[in-house]
Amino acid sequence: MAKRTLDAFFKPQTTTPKRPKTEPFEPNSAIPTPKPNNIPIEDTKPPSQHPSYPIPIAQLPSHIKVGLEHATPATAPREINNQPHLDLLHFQPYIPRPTANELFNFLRRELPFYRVQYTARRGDIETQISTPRWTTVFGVDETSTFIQEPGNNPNSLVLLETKTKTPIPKTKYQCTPRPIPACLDLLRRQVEAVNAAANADNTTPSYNFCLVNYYASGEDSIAFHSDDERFLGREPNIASLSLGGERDFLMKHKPLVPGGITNRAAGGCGPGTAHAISGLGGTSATRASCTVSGETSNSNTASSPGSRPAATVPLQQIKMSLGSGDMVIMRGATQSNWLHSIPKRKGKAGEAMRGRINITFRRGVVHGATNNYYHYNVGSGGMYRWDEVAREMILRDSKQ
Ligand SMILES: O=C(O)CCC(=O)C(=O)O
Ligand SMILES: [Fe+2]
Repeated sequence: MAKRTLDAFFKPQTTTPKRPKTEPFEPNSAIPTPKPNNIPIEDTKPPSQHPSYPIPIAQLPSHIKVGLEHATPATAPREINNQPHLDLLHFQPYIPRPTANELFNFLRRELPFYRVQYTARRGDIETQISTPRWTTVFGVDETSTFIQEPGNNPNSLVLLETKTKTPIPKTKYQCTPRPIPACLDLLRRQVEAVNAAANADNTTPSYNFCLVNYYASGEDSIAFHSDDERFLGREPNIASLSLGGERDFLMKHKPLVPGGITNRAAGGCGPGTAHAISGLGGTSATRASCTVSGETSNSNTASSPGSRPAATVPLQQIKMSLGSGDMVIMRGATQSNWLHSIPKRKGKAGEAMRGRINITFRRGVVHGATNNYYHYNVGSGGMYRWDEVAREMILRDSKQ
């Protein structure tokens, strides 16, 4: 992609977002009623509600919305494609830091979170796994669509078969899919738009899932894995946004076998090359199976010294420090060839203790995506919410 094209689109923002003037009161309210705690009237929009939600989910306060609408992308992205099969865009930041920090506080306070436990089976052996972070998910794969019922109420969404526009059979999903709430849907649409502008081939990704991780401290983590499940289709485009405390994001190439990547391959990482090599990495670790392999490093990822041919490109592990508002878009052959992780961070003080939210936008193409994402990110345990006084997640409902 020509650098000029990117720069032209992502020219630096010169305006700083301002709090909007208070909107007029509703025409039929002759005497404005005072709002508790001086909440501006525009912040009192009704929350997103849906029978699948355990709680109503607040709308973005207008100052955060204005910040997102007027100041993103805050910087032009840096392309990182200097290693085989690697195709990243790094916005540093995508959301200006003050707005990103407010968005972090808002989402931590308003979203339902889960600490999912599940059973993993390897042959005859069953292991109980505790996901080492808080998670939640919204969205549905492309075979189903949330459609607004007649009457224009944005909260009256029904789930229909995408093709036939008929109600989905009761047995289609083992979970109850949740529509992406307005506060995350604005982000989704914006990220799609910047992404389209950055794609040399003018393709517009359209995301139908929003996964959220909350890392409460340096003890919370995600092990090396790749998001290359078949239910995401070929060469998935995944946008990953960081909010709150800074954390390291590590990437390493999947293991190579003799005859793997050569300098020639590195010079032309077209789909053919990528496809040929991706098969050599063995089974990729999914969000579930990576957990089984230890949540710190993945046993199938250590490349033995003898496994590389003499003329290989040196494959370096990548370490990026992701701060509040940063966004990394992983594209092309990245997922089928590279693993990524957020390692634990030692020490009881510092950035990790601020907590960090990660939001990924993805597109699921078959119904297995929906079952998988809800199983591992909502599960069947209790629902927790952030408590501002206790400064921790508190169990609010022992069911989802
Ligand atoms: O927290 C992050 O930056 C990474 C999250 C991630 O890799 C995932 O949810 O699949
Ligand atoms: Fe991931």
